[in-house]
Amino acid sequence: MGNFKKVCVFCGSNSGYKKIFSDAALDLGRELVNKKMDLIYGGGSVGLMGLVSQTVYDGGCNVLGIIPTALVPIEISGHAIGDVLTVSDMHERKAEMARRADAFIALPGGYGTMEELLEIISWSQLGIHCKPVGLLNTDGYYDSLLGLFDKGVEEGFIRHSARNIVISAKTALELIEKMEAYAPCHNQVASSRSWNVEDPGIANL
Ligand SMILES: C/C(=C\CNc1ncnc2c1ncn2[C@@H]1O[C@H](COP(=O)(O)O)[C@@H](O)[C@H]1O)CO
Repeated sequence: MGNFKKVCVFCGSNSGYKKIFSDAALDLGRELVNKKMDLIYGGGSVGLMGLVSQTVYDGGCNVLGIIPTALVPIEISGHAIGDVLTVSDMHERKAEMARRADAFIALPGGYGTMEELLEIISWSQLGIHCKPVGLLNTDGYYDSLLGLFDKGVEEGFIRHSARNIVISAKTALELIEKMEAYAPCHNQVASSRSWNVEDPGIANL
């Protein structure tokens, strides 16, 4: 059973139309503070990213934003909260996030969030990492995506055991507790391979 300290949060650069999404971001921030966890995120203060990062920062935990140079201008991403690591591009950002974090949580978001989530799931499936991946399914936002994953298993495209990589819950507290009970690497065929997120060779995958 894994305990984790540094959590990378993927979430919308917009806040969504419903208040429940902003509330979920604030709630996740508070739960991270309660558990004295540090935040790694996409940098900037726009959308749900700003709400989570400000809450964790105000709660006295460490916040690290990892942001590509192209997104640094304030008019694009707002003011960064906490420490900032500027990287050259999106690929370097995701490699840094994956290397530095002990666990990953996706809040509701758009293509950027979904892409970050899917990549970290597929890296887990490949045995590149074995860190918990959580999906905060606020207001059933991710019901269709979870249904698609089930369809992938049903149709023979996703291994049944790999379906368990994604841990989902409707509240932040429930999600973090489920993730803390996650047994790392129990579901991976590739864990004996030499790939890992410390290895720059990951870029060649
Ligand atoms: C173009 C817009 C905002 C750009 N600002 C961003 N600043 C920092 N990080 C970002 C930004 N946009 C996307 N990201 C990353 O992707 C995820 C959010 O993308 P989504 O499409 O909004 O879900 C987030 O986790 C960041 O890592 C105005 O929309």
